[in-house]
Amino acid sequence: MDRPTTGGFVKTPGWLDWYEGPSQPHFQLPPGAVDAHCHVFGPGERFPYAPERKYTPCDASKEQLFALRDHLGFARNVIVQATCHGADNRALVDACVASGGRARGVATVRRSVTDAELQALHSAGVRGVRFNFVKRLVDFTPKDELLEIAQRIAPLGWHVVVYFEAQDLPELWDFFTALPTVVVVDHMGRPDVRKPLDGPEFGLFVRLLREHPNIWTKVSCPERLSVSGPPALPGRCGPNQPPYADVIPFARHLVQTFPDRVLWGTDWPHPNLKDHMPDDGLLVDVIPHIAPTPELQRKLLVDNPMRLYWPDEVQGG
Ligand SMILES: O=C(O)c1cc(C(=O)O)oc(=O)c1
Repeated sequence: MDRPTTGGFVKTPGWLDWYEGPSQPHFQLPPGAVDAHCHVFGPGERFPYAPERKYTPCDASKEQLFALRDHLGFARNVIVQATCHGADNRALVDACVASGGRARGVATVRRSVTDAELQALHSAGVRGVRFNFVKRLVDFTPKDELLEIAQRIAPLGWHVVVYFEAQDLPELWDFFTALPTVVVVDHMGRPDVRKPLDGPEFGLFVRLLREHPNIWTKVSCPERLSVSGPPALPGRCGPNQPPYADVIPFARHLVQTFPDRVLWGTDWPHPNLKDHMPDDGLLVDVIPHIAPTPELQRKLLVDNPMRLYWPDEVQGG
């Protein structure tokens, strides 16, 4: 089905719509599992896309996100502000409020944000801000502006989520390591999985986490990073034939080395994929291949996201 975008917007040519009717995963998620990276898009007629956006998606509403959550067996979501909404967090806030406490948010704010606006975001469930360094997604923001924002959100107990490409890490290293909060790196810092796991590029990323205990990462988006595939498509892959075999060693290495600082998310509705749209049920079936024991699975899917996003509900938190 061709999914619409409403509000008079026109989808980016070649846009792939999110997959309708995901399969039931074989892997049973532990009780209380959190999908810690997903987005809402619009709907455009209610929450217009930002003028400065680099793409126009099909709509992906909160109701559709919550239906996916229930279908896959997740208890909660962390909704991350998508770049197509710029620093207008209304769709994100609306979804967090409507979730009845079952969703937290990561917002995008500018230096001009007021303390009252930050408080309102906190009341809605926002617990972090996202800094994006991927050039195809955003225009450049000066680092002193970002540092100022990080210093303002730190007293709220929030953290910073960063998205960048592996080749840019050397240049960003000093900035990331100067941040005063927990820092969560999206999608494993986008490694080039054709390069060796023990080579210098991924080695630098592992060193970043090893030397900085405040830095976490999401072991998400094999569908973006894979070169070999096979993609998670209906009728393909089973519990013993995981999709995205070339990404699994990288994710598993991070889960096993930093079991208390990893998160997992679907990345639904999967913006900007070019060659296929994954079946989210099959994406869930990748989890036991990257977190092979029940203890690692519980940390990845429950304990870690709860500590970061719902600390009040964690015993001793
Ligand atoms: O790689 C991407 O295109 C992408 C885009 C966005 C966004 O537009 O916010 O978020 C993601 O997590 C990944």
